[in-house]
Amino acid sequence: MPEDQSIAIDVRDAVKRYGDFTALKTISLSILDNEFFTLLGPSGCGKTTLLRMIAGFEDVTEGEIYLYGDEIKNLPPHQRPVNTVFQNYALFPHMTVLDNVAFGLEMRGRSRAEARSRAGEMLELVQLSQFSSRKPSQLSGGQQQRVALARALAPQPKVLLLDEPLSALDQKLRKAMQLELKHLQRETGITFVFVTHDQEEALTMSDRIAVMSEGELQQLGAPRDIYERPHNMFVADFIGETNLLEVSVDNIANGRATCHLGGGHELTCNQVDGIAVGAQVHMSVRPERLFISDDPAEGESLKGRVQENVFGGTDITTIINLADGPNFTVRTSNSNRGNKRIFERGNEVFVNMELGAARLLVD
Ligand SMILES: Nc1ncnc2c1ncn2[C@@H]1O[C@H](COP(=O)(O)OP(=O)(O)OP(=O)(O)O)[C@@H](O)[C@H]1O
Repeated sequence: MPEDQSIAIDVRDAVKRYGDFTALKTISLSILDNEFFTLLGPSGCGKTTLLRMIAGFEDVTEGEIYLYGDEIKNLPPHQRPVNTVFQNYALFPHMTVLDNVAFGLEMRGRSRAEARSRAGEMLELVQLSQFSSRKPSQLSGGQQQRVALARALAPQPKVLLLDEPLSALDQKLRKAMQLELKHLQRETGITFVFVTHDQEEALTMSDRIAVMSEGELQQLGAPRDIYERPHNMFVADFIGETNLLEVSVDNIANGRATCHLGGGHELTCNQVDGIAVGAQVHMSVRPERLFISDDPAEGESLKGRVQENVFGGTDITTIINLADGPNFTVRTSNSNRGNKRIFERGNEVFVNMELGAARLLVD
């Protein structure tokens, strides 16, 4: 965490219970000022609950939440310097786009002229000025979502909470909006706390990601960190695609662990704390960190046979079966094809990886 960035939201040992059910189990995390921070996890892991606690729509059962240094337990939602964009953004159908954005400002006591002028600026920011006199039904889904964003940004919140705001959009629009949102966050400097269950979306947009599962924080870090150095099985499996294979640890030296896979295939993995010789654990290696060749390459090489090739447009996925051992999934980029040989089903090949590409995981 950079030291020169102040903390916008500090969640300290926060617990949330609904009757007997514990939705959040002692979560602690700090969100920095000006950060694009994402809460990522599968449905039901508690991310919306945490967002709603920050917004003030839910009580904190135990622990505290601080907003810019102030404990906010007794602060009602409308007095918190935050605003929320929900999945169902519910614009007022009978109002123009401009009035939709200005309405909240008037409710907050701004004069009509002032509210409309500010609303105009916000529509410019989300590039919708030319549609300001239209009704929401005359806009596309993505444009409506941008109006909702302009409306949420208009009162200049210090923090914008976004609860799966793109999930109603189709894939192409969603991708375009991801880039727009990121751009908007940079331009405004407002702290964004974004909730999603879509790992690709989280990797694309976030400065840092908190990966959650069953009410617990699994890992917090920059996208690259989480992708390249998952701490445990859950994170390795949830973020991106990976080869997750059972191994036995035979030897540990100099930060590396010599392991064997089913069928006796030997492999060197990165050591991690808490794993000892003799342990049966899982290792993870990303499909794009592997490559296939006729002969063993430098680093790690395992002999196998091509079982399947799947063409996926930008890349080719190949399943390699090790003799008496597990399968590996290998991803080969479809770029610069001239230099690459495509191995056919049944070919005897080697699966290769650089030393350090395979990581042991704490289960
Ligand atoms: N008012 C409530 N009463 C009881 N249980 C609740 C209540 N609100 C949420 N829960 C439970 O708390 C857990 C976390 O819910 P939450 O909405 O935070 O999950 P989520 O990670 O945002 O999931 P999704 O992606 O599906 O929205 C779920 O098991 C949910 O059923």
